[in-house]
Amino acid sequence: MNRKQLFEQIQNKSSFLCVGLDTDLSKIPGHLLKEKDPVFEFNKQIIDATADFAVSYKPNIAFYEALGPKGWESLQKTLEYIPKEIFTIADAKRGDIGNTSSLYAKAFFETMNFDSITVAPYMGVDSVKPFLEFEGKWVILLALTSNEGSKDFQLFSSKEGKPLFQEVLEKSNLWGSPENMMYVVGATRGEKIAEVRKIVPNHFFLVPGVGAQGGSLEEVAKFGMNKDCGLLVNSSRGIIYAGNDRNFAQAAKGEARKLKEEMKVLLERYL
Ligand SMILES: O=c1ccn([C@@H]2O[C@H](COP(=O)(O)O)[C@@H](O)[C@H]2O)c(=O)[nH]1
Repeated sequence: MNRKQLFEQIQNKSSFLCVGLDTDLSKIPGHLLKEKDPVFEFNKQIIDATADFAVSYKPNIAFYEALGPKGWESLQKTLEYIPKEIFTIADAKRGDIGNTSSLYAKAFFETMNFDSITVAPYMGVDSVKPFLEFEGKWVILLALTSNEGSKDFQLFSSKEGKPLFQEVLEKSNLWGSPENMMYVVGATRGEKIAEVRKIVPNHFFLVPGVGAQGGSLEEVAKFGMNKDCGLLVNSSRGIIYAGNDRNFAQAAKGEARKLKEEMKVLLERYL
């Protein structure tokens, strides 16, 4: 999917919501556990309930890898079930020496048909470039993450006073373009989002951290929105575990709709 198609979908749905499919067998409603593939059954009902409000789905690969071959099968079925016009993100945080990155890219872009993958920048240009060689696919590079530990390295300033996240943005935005690269910027980082936006005015941001992690959607839009919206805001637990009985999908729908309504107002205000 290209940038124009993504923006069209945001406009059509008045939403920049990404639903995180962090599906955990210990958290899904008990009645699903007797299904042949409980993870897929859960995801299927979540997708049916939220697809009108979401422009993107983000399965976090850890939740599937942890289940071995059955988990990979549930992931593949989930990916195939997501409506074609909706942007898919493999939240896998990969990145290795070049020839290994090429195979990670092949795994997620060819063997599976994800639109994008999250990649860690720590190993530098040759670990990221192989992902950028796939036409129509996207790298989503970790820039300023939502977790407490992001202070350890990302906010750490060199002697020249420049924090590492700034170095990452300034260097990496020359590796790709706003047509094939996005950045992960945590919703919990408030005004720092404005600093990131100044360095990369045209790139899309994948923004995790609203909902369960307490980030503010309002601040994300105020500091991060650009002329093409430029935001995909993710919520995982806040949506998919909104309920845990037989009505879980209805509860998820309610939460997704609530976020979408807030996004509609923010789009009207800032776009
Ligand atoms: O900086 C980051 C990068 C990735 N994540 C991932 O996003 C979701 C957030 O889940 P919630 O339940 O909405 O908190 C999860 O898959 C994380 O691994 C992140 O939170 N922060």
